Amino acid sequence: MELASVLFRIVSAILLVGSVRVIVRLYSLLVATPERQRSKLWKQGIRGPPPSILVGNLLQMGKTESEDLNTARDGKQAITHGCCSHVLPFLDKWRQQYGPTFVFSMGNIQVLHMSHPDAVKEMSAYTSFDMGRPFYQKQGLHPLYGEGILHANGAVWAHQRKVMAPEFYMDKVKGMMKLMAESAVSVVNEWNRAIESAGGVADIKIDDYLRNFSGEVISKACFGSNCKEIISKLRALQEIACKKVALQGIPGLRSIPTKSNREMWRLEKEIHTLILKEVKRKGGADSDKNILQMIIEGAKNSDLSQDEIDNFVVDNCKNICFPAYENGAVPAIWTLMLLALYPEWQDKVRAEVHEICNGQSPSSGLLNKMKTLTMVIYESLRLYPLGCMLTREAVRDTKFGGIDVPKGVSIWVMLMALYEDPNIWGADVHEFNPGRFGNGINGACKVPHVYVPFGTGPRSCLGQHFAMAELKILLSLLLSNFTFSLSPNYRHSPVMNLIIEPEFGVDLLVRKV
Ligand code: HEM
Repeated sequence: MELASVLFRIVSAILLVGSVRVIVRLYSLLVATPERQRSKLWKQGIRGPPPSILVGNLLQMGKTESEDLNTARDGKQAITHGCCSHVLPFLDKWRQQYGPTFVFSMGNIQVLHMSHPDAVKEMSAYTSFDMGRPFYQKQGLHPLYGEGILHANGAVWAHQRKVMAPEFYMDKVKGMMKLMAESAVSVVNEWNRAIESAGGVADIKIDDYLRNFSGEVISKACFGSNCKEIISKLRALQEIACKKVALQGIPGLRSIPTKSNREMWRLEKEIHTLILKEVKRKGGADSDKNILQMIIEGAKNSDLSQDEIDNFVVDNCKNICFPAYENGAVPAIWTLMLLALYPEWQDKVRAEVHEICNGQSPSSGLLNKMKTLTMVIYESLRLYPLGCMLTREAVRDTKFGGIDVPKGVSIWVMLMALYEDPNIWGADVHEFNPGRFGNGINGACKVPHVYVPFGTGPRSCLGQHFAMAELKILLSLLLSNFTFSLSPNYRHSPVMNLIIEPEFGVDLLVRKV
């Protein structure tokens, strides 16, 4: 009896200490740390919308977002190109209220928003590991990206970058152009068939065709063959994961077995198995060196266990395949929408492609000569930027933009706001005018260093040569075969799904040239 009572007391004491620890930890996570971070910024004169306890400004963010989207869903929205006020309206509102630098909260995450040109300059020169990718993004998108290059930080990131960067140098990309052209020809053939069966004019929702194209290209470049299942599961995972990123400031949410979390975990497991199958099947073959083999070699040359090697390979394949799939297709989708809307620019690019290629398949030398196409792509990436902001987190206390940024605070440098600033681009800032890039980026605006479609500094886009070659090959082949105009089915509604995408896709009327 006495023993039982002693045991009871011990267990009660342990439970009490455990509960106190949990409470102290939760208090620090949810209240004390965010308060301390905010007060350090407030002392430096940085203001922002007042946060509510636990949720911060999440409710305001959700409210302004859905109000704005409803207007688009009614089909009343005309085609205007100012994305800023449409995709992130709450930031637009706060910018007007507090200026270019302010702080807001997503749950327990404090975000320092900056939208002045110097912040971009400073980002390009910032090489210390004291800033890295935000932890909340890594958490929210963990099933999609794991510990791969996109969200890794410090020495782990540096090793991954060193392994993979050489695969995307221009001389390697040149070797991939043939497979890019072959996949683009498949799209041309499919659209030719659609036009014939529609009797001369096909009304095509172009999104899936272009995603299949970019998926096929990266799949062949990475695995040596078209692994459609991996790509389609990554897409399904993205659709669930991107809805959850902003909620990462509410601790514990990602571990609750909700329907969507279970679906994410299932997809993550399946993708893991499929990639490891490819590793077994082709990764060992020396004959055709592909990106996968470089990643495997990089993993083996480091001090990792077999499980860690598997994770390194799987995560980094996902980190290459997913951006290449999404980022390869979405700029092409927006560019074709714009060319359909502005036939005079469509004619100019087509004439240039005819003159330069003269029936030949586009090679790297020919692509370099396509100046008008480059101008059109740049203008399209200005109006519909993939990377609408550069995001970082202070891994340690650091100084950025003249501000002492406490450890744990996220920094958003809002490129999109800078791309829509009339003081930088002139009064026609919201118009599609590729001519502004006639003398390159340096001649396009008053502060050219703000235009960084592929990011800037050590963490700039790994695949930028790959992306530009792929875009130019696809667009030049499509334009030399077809003419485009907007379908009456098209509804203009850019939305933020990690990157800015057309909510209802892009419908074009396509005819043979
Ligand atoms: C037009 C298409 C593309 C655009 C506009 C674009 C843009 C960007 C931007 C803005 C960043 C973040 C830079 C920063 O934070 O400073 C980025 C990072 C990255 N991109 Fe791209 N991207 C494109 C295509 C691609 C493709 C095709 C691939 C893969 C083949 C790729 C792979 C990556 C990777 C791995 C990173 C992370 C680099 C790191 O953290 O070290 N991107 N990209």
